[in-house]
Amino acid sequence: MAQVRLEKVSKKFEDGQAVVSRFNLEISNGEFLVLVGPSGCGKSTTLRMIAGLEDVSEGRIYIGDRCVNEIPPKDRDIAMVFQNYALYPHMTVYDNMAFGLKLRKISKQEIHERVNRAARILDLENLLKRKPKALSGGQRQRVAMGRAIVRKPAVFLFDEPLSNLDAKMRVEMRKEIIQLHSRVASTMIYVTHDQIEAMTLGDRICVMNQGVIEQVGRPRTIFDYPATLFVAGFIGTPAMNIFRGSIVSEKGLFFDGGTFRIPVPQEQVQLLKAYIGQAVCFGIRPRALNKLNADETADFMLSGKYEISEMIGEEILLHMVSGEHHFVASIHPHQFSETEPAEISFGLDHRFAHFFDAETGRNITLPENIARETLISSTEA
Ligand SMILES: Nc1ncnc2c1ncn2[C@@H]1O[C@H](COP(=O)(O)OP(=O)(O)OP(=O)(O)O)[C@@H](O)[C@H]1O
Repeated sequence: MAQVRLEKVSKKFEDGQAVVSRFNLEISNGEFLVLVGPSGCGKSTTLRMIAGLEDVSEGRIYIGDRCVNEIPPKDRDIAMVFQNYALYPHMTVYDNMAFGLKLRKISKQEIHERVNRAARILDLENLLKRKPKALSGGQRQRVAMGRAIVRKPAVFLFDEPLSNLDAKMRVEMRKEIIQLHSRVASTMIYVTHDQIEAMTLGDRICVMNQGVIEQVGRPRTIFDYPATLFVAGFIGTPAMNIFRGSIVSEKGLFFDGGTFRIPVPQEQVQLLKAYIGQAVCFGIRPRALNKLNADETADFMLSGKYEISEMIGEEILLHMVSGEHHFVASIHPHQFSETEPAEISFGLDHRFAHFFDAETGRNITLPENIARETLISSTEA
């Protein structure tokens, strides 16, 4: 078990372009932290620097109290699980798990105990004599995890370990990884571009974009209080609706979206006074739009032309247009009829309204305590 700390860590490859910039992050002992972000944002590079597979261009990485910048991967007390499993095809499951321990000259008895314990944890006991080609993708992934567990590392590093599995298997493996974390209680750092995987696995998630941290926090906090437009668009399916418009003052403060106007919620008025006459983006999640009957109105109301619907099981997504704005409302199937009128109105649950600075993308209405807790500036001096 160990804490991991990255202090102003940057990575530049030969072409000089920084792919990770002044990255500051502390991962507690026993914590499950997920690095999530779009392809190319630098999450694998960050993980590989922690593993020692890439040099650090600037800054320091600590595992426990030890700065590991100059320490080779094998001496960092870490184990890494890769996307492609990297199993030895000619060895049995048992030997695949035992191999690293044999190299470390660990006694036969100890190896036997460790491999059997890992096999019990991962439900591999009946497969120990098989070779990888006789295993399903999920079973191979479990062997790759078993190989990491037997090493009893202080820190587990996972690089998109589930991306080769089908959707059903991914859900099962997610459950197994959560159980694994609660059984071995080690520090785990997990890379994925899949925000659902991040939300379901992480004690905390670190949302990255273009080599910097956008926000770090508990999944629920990040979902409810995205610190930036980027996080608002990246976390949550369907994505948060974003409307570009301006703040106007007219017997109170309003957000003017061109085709609609809504009052600024009372608790946000002070924060938005500085933005009168300026461009802002208003954000609201599809589930915070409540479909109104034809004769109903609401103080916080948004109407639009109904385009198409998508039935996705528990909910129906209505795709709507209002002038140049496109938005999505998520409603319960029983609220939907095949003969919906061309124009539908929604009441907005203003408790879930966010306003973003249109220039910087910063959430203007982020509560102070949330900003303190979740904004780790990766560019601070
Ligand atoms: N050896 C290398 N030399 C030059 N550039 C590299 C090298 N490895 C990675 N990069 C670049 O660094 C950036 C970050 O790559 P990285 O693999 O860390 O992203 P990622 O967020 O993990 O993406 P993905 O989800 O696609 O794996 C990318 O633009 C990539 O092209």
